[in-house]
Amino acid sequence: MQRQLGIRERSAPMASSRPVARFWEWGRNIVCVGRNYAEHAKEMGSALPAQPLFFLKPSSAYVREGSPILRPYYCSNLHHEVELGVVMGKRAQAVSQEAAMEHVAGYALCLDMTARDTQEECKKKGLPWTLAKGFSTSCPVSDFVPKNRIPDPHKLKIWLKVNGKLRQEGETSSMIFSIPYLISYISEIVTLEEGDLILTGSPKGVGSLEVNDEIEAGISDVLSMRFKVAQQIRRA
Ligand SMILES: O=C(O)/C=C/C(=O)CC(=O)C(=O)O
Ligand SMILES: [Mg+2]
Repeated sequence: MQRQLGIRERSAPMASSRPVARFWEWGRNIVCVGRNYAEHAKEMGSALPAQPLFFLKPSSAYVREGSPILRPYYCSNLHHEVELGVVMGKRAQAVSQEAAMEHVAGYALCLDMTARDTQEECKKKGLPWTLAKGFSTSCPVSDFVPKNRIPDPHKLKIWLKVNGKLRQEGETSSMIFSIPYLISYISEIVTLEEGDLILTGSPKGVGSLEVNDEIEAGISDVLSMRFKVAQQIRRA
């Protein structure tokens, strides 16, 4: 009879043959950090976190260029949040800050699409943010950028335009909690697997989107991506 395995003993997965460059196709976890830029916390009227605040999106939240971002039927204030994504290259369970970057495969540009009116309601009622942050298409994602193309992820400029007008421009050096700190902190609570994605939080300038708006977002000197907003049609 097979004996029961403890959590630590289960942490030696078979080597994956899947290319991490297509992580969004794997059905991997999406971990989102919130209030990681002081000016964004301020514009939301929120206190600065003493420790990272994080929440999850389902893997069905991924959407790629060529497909629209859908405004949920229950939302009348859809917001953009441009964020640097960190793609895990190997399992991380309670890793130290010093070892954290060895677990990173690369980066991606992500949008943490937010039904802001729903989030306000959830905050008032003390409810989880799933309806506000986890709906289908709430995680537009760029191509994968291998780690060797970005020597220092804390020296990047990320930006977002709506219909050609600049809305967000942030320096990743302004994050409250660094990437090694986030990986170390999160991995002690949620084991991170190969292909998992961490959204590192939004800089200031989040704002409303209308149906048919065109979003363009980028990491300066690295990549850019475009998405269009459409309305979710309620079928049920
Ligand atoms: O503080 C709030 O009301 C809202 C915060 C967020 O939506 C958190 C994020 O997703 C973020 O900071 O990126
Ligand atoms: Mg966010």
